Parts: sequence; C-alpha cells; structure tokens
Amino acid sequence: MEKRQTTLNFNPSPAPSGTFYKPVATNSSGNNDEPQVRNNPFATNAQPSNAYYWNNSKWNHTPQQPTPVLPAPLKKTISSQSATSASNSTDDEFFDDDDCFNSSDFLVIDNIVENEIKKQQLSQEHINVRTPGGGFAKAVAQITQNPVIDLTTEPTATDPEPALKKFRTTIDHTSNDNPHNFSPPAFGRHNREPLSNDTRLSALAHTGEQTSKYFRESKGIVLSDEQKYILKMVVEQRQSLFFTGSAGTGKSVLLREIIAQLTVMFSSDELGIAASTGIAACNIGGSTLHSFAGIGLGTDPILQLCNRVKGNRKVSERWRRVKALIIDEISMVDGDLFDKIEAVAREVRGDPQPFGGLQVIITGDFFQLPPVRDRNGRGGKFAFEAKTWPLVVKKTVEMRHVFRQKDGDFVHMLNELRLGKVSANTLNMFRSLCREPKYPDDGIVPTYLYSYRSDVDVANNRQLAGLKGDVHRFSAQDWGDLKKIQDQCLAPQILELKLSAQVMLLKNLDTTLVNGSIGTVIGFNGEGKYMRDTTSSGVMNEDGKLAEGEDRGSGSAVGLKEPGQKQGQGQANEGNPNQKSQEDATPYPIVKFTNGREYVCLPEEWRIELPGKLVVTHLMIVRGRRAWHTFHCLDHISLAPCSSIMTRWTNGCKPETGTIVARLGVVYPQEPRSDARTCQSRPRSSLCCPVARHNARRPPSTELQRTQGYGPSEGDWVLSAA
Ligand SMILES: Nc1ncnc2c1ncn2[C@@H]1O[C@H](COP(=O)(O)OP(=O)(O)OP(=O)(O)O)[C@@H](O)[C@H]1O
Repeated sequence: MEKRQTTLNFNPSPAPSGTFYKPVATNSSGNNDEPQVRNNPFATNAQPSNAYYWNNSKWNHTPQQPTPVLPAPLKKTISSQSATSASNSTDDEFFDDDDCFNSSDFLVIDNIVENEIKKQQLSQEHINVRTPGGGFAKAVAQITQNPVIDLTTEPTATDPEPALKKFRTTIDHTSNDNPHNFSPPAFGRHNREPLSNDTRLSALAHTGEQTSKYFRESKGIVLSDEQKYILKMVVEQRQSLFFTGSAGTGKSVLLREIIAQLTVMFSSDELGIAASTGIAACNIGGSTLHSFAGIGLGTDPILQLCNRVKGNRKVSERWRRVKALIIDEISMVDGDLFDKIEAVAREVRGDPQPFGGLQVIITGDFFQLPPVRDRNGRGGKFAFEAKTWPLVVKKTVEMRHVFRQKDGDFVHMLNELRLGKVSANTLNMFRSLCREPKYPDDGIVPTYLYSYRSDVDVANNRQLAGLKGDVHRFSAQDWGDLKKIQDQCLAPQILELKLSAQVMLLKNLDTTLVNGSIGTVIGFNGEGKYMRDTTSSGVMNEDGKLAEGEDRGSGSAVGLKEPGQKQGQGQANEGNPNQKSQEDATPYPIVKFTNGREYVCLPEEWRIELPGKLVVTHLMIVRGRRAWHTFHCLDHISLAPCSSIMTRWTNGCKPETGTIVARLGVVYPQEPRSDARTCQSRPRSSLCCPVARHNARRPPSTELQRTQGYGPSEGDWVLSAA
C-alpha cells in the first residue's frame, strides 16, 4: 500500500529529456493549480504553467515560466547572515570560499542546469572531492542541482519564524512539494519522541534478529529534529533523497528507523534494502546492491545487464514489485554502476521515470570509503558523478549534529581532519595527545595496514618465519577460470600457518564470529586437541570428552567450547559427502578468537561470479590469511586496535577497498559442479549457497560488535575518513 501524502498536490516526477528519457509533458492532468518546480533543469520540454518561488519573504507565483534554453547562470540564495559577503563575490569567488560552506547557514543554489553541471564537471574547478578539503558540499551542491540542506539552525526562543522561513525557502525552492502544504519540523532539541515500540517490532519482523538486536540496544535513543525531519520526508512525503553527514551524525540510527517505518507501510518485497558492501548490507538486514539488482559484477554493458535481469524471473519480479529502495554506504557505489542500475530499473519496470519511478533513499558519506578502482585504475567514479544522480536524488540533506563525540573541540578537530585542513591549533592538540598505546592482554599483536597486498604478504611471511613450530599448509581446490578466481578471491590459494599465527576470519559464520574477527591459532585438530568424535559428529577435547555446548545432531565438526553456543553455527558442511574423509585426514586450525571462542576452522566455500552469465564455483580447502599485517579498508570502526597505521596512500592511488586480505577463511571441499546453473537453481538453503545461510544468521550490529570487543570501545579514538 503506497502512501503518498495526499496533501501534496504536485507533479511527482517531471520526466527529463535527453539521452535517458523520452520527453513527457508535465502537468498533463490539466490541473492548472498544480505548482511546478521552478526551472527544473530536466523539464526542458515541459511548459510549466505555474511556478512558485521564494522572494521578498513570501511565495511568488509566476505564470508561464519560459522554458530555459541555455544553461542558466548559477544563482545562489543564502541566508541573511551571509548574504552581504556573498553579494560582493562572483560565483567563482563564492565557491572558492570555503567559509561560505562551513558556516552554519545553509546554501541554496538555483538554476543549475544539466549542461552547467557537465561544464563544471569537466573543468573540475570546483569539484575536487577526491582530495581532502576539496569541498564535498560544493560538489554535491553543484552536481545535484539541489541545495545541501543544513538542519542545524535553530530558532531563538522568541522568534522561530526566520528559521522556519529558511526551511521553507530551502525546501520548496527545489522540490516538487506544494509549498502551501509543507510543514517544517518542530524545532528545539527538547522536542523529541522516543522510537515507537511498533516500529521496533516491525523492524524485527522485517530484518530479523540483527535489527531487533539493534533496536534493543537503541532503547532510549530519541530521534533528533534533523533525523525526524528527514524521516518525515522519506516516510510521509515519499521523497527520493540523499542524506549524509560526517561520522557519528546518526545516519545509521536514522536509516534503521526509516527501514522500520517503511516496513510498516510495505511488504518485504516492496521494500528493497541494499548497500554497497556485504558487511554494510548485513548491518541493515539487506543485500548488496549488485545482488539486489541481479547484475552480477555489473561490468557488462547496460543492454546486456537489462537482458540478463529480464531473463531472470525472480530478479525482474523483484524489480517490478519494489516501491522503495534504500541504498546505504553510497560512497562506495561506482558512478557508472549507479547509472547502469538506474537504467535497469527503468527498463525492467517499464517506467521512464528515474529508477523506474521508485522512491530511492540514499545515505552515506562521500568522505568515507570511495568506490573501488580496477587494476588498471579504471572506475572509481563517485555516485554523485553519475549522469542520473541529479535525476534520482531530488534532495540532499546534510546532518551536522555529531552524536558520537560529546566534546565539541574534538568534533571540530575531527572535522578539520575530515576536510584535510588541519589548523596549527588542531595539530598541536593532536600532538599533545600522543601516548604509548595500551592493548588488551589478548595475545593479539596490533595490525599494521598497508596499501598493497604484496607488502602485506612480505610482512606476514616475516612474522610467520619468526614463529617456532611446523608449517601447516592448506591448499585451495578451485574449479573454473583459475586466473579470475585468483584475482577475485580474497583468500589466498595457499595458506601457511603455524602455532600462534594470528588470523582473521573472511566470512560471517554466526553472530559472534564475523568477517573480520581476529584470533590466534592455538593448535591443529588431530594433534591431540579437539579430536573429532566420528560417531557423534561432535568435537572432543584433549581428554576425549565432548566439548561443552556441543550439539551432536548438526553433523558439523567444530570445536565450540563456549558454553551455550550451539554447535554448527556458521558451519557449511552439512551433507557434504566428501567432508568426512577430508576432515579426518586434515589437521584443521583451531583458532581462539578475541571474544574467547575457540573454533576449529573447517573448509569453506566461496563462489566467484564472473562477468556474463558464468558462475564459477570456487571450492577450497582451508583458505585464509594471516593477520599481523593487513591491507585494510579504512573502515571507521576498524582502526582502534591498531597501534600504528602504516599507510602508503600515494597520490592518485586509492586503496582497493573491499580487499581485506589478512583474514582466515575456511572452506570445505566438494566435487566441482560443471553446471553453474544447477548451483544457481538450488534452494538458497542448500550447500552451494553459504551466503543464504549467512543471511539467515545475521552478524551482530556494529554496536554489538563494539561491545563485544570487535571494534573500539567507549573512549577510543575512532577515525572515520579514509
Ligand atoms: N538521536 C540520537 N540521540 C542519541 N544518540 C544518537 C542519536 N542518533 C545516533 N546516536 C548515537 O550516535 C552514535 C553514532 O550514530 P550512527 O552510528 O548512526 O552514526 P553514523 O552517522 O551512521 O556514523 P558512521 O558514518 O560512522 O557510520 C551511535 O552511538 C548512536 O547510538
């Protein structure tokens, strides 16, 4: 049941003209009372008969706006405080002046048409977001033709009106809203409501254990005004928008509330939840954008991708049914991919509107991880550089209140780092904080970060050579295009381990052993420890007793000594005919993880999907990596355990994000399947789809991971910008 707010009486999506869209006449309903978006750059074929704009503190009505033919000049409307300074500057000067953007006043940019955007993209004069300090806000504001809405302005107790006007000016100016019906949010931090129990419950129903856990943890959190305001735009007004903000501004909290509330409105197949990476997707109970879109790697041309999706009944049905699509961690979504997915949506849904008429809710922070480039340095275009971004994203909202840090000075320092403009004061302050790091006594050596896998390998080999004891060698069994598998699989083809080697998991196994969990090899089964009880499928301790908490019925072979933990969690070996003999013959590593769990790492499977329709099954015996030194994507929760960060980010060289190599992967051996389609068509719960099982056992939320020692704890320093 779609609930478009009935009071909004506007043409929902004036269709743009040009390469992507057929011209569609706006206001075809003949209702002359409908307000149109003034100077909508994509309505160039339309003749808006009515338009409203904000001028002289009131709404003005302009009948028969002429259709813009040439790119209109940039025109900026800024709030009263900064109007004077802006009025004296040219457009370029204005954009060069960072202070204009850093002020708490919001900025409205008007009349940016597509050609102007392209021109600026080409000149790159003002759009330089790849280097810190380049001005993300500038880029977004310019590229999206929408204002970056700053919601931090609060009214004085005596006169709330100016702030309300600012909101109206900002919002109505660019949106399709009927200005007369727009009701701005209530101001004041005191004016908060707790998250409703109903929404928590619905979130639980929709996204399962993961989200419900999150909401349990989130008890007591009340949405701020800016969060409520965005929530309203999404849920009540059903707007397509992009909300962003620096680390800790509550994007995730808001996103989960949005999911919870949209879940009430939509059935599960009407709400698409996706993120750029698997871990981000897990955190919100969704799937990767690639997987949601059904486009494989998405490297094929658009036409092929459309055919591919249309040829897949399940995926095309999904596209047709979905009414709202959430995309998290947008900073890692490639711009070209964004265009392709948008085109697929339009084609499969048979609707010429952007994203086939879907409501698209996008969030992320472009200052965080960028899109991945391929080996040749191709790709890596930001999503906001996508041609269709301005068509899809009708509003950009920036959240500025940082919740994560209470100390205002510290927030200021972090913001300077984020922008790459560190003042002498901030530098001195950081220097004064230098101290010898203290680490928990868990036997884990802090991880060093390198940009290149080869450096990681050298460092890891050096560490391994320094350990005493025999080397245990684990080789993967691969089928299919071996070279491509080698290129794409995170786990190495050959893994060498010794006692005391430090390792990192490469897969989510259950709620407490997740992709990224670090541990130490404390033994190898078959060497007197954790002998396999072949009669009961359980795991025995040294003394021959079955480990506490074992569940004999699962058929798994895992040393799970933690009381209360169920045997078989995270295992992928049920029903594997070859498993038993392999397990009996191979001494698999027993890893003690930082959360105290001891785990026999059995073989695990990876499937690598290659371009085109080919799906190669990638099967390995224990595959993994050692983890003293890791090439690590600089994710915002992952740095605290590191004593030093040895970065070699060279100019123009982006880290290959997603390539987290220093992890232990576990695989199980299995006969190769010659027919990839067989694999695809098997039920999701079957052997060949470990991903499905992982989805069923969602990993803990970031918050939970933090509390359980996976990430930084309260008071730790957290860096958020790569
Ligand atoms: N309205 C709120 N009231 C109190 N605390 C909040 C609120 N919103 C978020 N928080 C807290 O602020 C912290 C950061 O929130 P959140 O993780 O949602 O930020 P984020 O913008 O997603 O950060 P990042 O970009 O690093 O992922 C969390 O501890 C969260 O519980």
